[in-house]
Amino acid sequence: MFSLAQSFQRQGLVGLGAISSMMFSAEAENLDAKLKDDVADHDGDDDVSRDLTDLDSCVGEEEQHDVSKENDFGCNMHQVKELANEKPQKQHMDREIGFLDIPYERDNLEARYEYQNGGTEDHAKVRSVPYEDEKSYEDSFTNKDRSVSESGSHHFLFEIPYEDDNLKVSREDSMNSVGKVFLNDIPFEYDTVTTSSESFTQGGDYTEVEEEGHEVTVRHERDVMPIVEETDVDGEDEAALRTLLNSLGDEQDVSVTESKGSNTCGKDYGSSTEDILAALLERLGETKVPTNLKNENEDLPLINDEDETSRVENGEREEEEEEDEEEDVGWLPGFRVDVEVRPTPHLGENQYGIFALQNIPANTLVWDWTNRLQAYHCSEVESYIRNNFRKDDLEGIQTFLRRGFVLRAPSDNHFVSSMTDSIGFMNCSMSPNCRHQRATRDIHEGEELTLDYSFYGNPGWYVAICHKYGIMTSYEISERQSKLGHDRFLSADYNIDDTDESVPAKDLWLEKYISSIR
Ligand SMILES: C[S@@+](CC[C@H](N)C(=O)[O-])C[C@H]1O[C@@H](n2cnc3c(N)ncnc32)[C@H](O)[C@@H]1O
Repeated sequence: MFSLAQSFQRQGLVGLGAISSMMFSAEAENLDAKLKDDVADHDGDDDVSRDLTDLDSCVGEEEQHDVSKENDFGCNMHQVKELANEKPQKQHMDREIGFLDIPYERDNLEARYEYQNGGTEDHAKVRSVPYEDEKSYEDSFTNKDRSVSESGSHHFLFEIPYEDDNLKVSREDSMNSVGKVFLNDIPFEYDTVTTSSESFTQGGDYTEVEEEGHEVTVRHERDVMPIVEETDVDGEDEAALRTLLNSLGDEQDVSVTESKGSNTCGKDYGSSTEDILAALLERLGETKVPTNLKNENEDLPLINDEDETSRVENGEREEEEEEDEEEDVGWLPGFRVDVEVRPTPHLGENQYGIFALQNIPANTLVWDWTNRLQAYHCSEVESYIRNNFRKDDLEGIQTFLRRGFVLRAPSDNHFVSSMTDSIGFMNCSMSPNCRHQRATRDIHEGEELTLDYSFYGNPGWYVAICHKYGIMTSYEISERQSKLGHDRFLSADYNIDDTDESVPAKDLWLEKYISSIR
């Protein structure tokens, strides 16, 4: 017997999405047939290179494939996704599909599409590419030949947006570490899992019917909490699971737990800065919301305030620290290391950032997404603003917009608000010390934690709404920064209508700023 939950913890796999790798259904055969038909030309318009362009737009700018119609084929992820979502007409149990939950920190996959048998082979050999290796992996291909290796294989490095981080992998192929991979759009905060077999031991909602001698499972969708304490599997299923886990490669020292922050903090803290800070203080056991928050230039009385000092003197802080240790979570929602929110006045009024309260070794998991994130469809953002902010509360609306983000296509039709998640306080730098939730280098106590915002999406609807309320989109901030110069922070007094030349830039390097506030 083998405890699934233990395995997930060890491997860093989280969520019932992973559990559901044991829930095998039988739609692969239909999908295979469709994929084979479509592999040379995915949309029937005889234009294979356009299909690859589609893939490019799906996987982001990193992938620019130099392909020719004669000798190439690719995989249009949009189409594969559509196929994968189609309900099969008839189900057989001889091919099975499992769901594979890709942990966020390992959600970069390399897919190698073999060019064999006249281009009819549609297998994707999939392996994860650890972020540390990503650069050297990319460097191993020149721009010219990165998509076609000497053997004629095609390599793609694609990033799975975290809402799309559940992949469907055919079980049979996964046994050989070869997966037919279909993107399966399951927002991780809301893992909807399709149950399909009795191996679903959590009491899945399924019915079995007899059809022409085959046992067929009628599939029902049910919502599940992605944390499951115990599920035991054995025999074939265990072997399949082990293979799936192994095919992802081992990652040492994965400190991800089951995203404790994710599903335990359902409380809605509201969306004003005060509300957020109240939520943060609550985690410290502090119930009082400081009254001087309105004065943005004063230091926030978070960890270093007077009350805190007196409580430390009373030994209360020690107790809290012990509790924190037990919980194994940082005190800010989502953060896995000790950090605090401090004003960053050089970015403007009412601007804050996240600062390390400890040395953070390179590659440490710095934060974890929490279910405080709320996704709003682009068509709902305006009505959300209308219903939740006074017309004249421009600052509130701006704060709401700037503390959220939009991912890249194909997930760029949602605005993800992180108003009550402390990740919303992370500022942008062109030499960021965090990437994909991890420290990119050793970070010293006192340093500001930063991200490069260029990985965010920048669709027209989002640009329009940000400009309407007088702020730049995250992506625009990173673009502007890169034009201004590496590592240089933007001045607070930029104006979105400024030309690049007229954007005033304080010649302020991140390190200088950090040492000035120490
Ligand atoms: C995710 S929030 C970060 C937290 C933000 N400082 C706050 O307190 O609301 C993104 C916003 O921070 C500001 N910001 C972040 N990085 C910046 C930078 N490098 N230069 C100028 N403004 C920046 C911009 O106002 C941006 O819209």
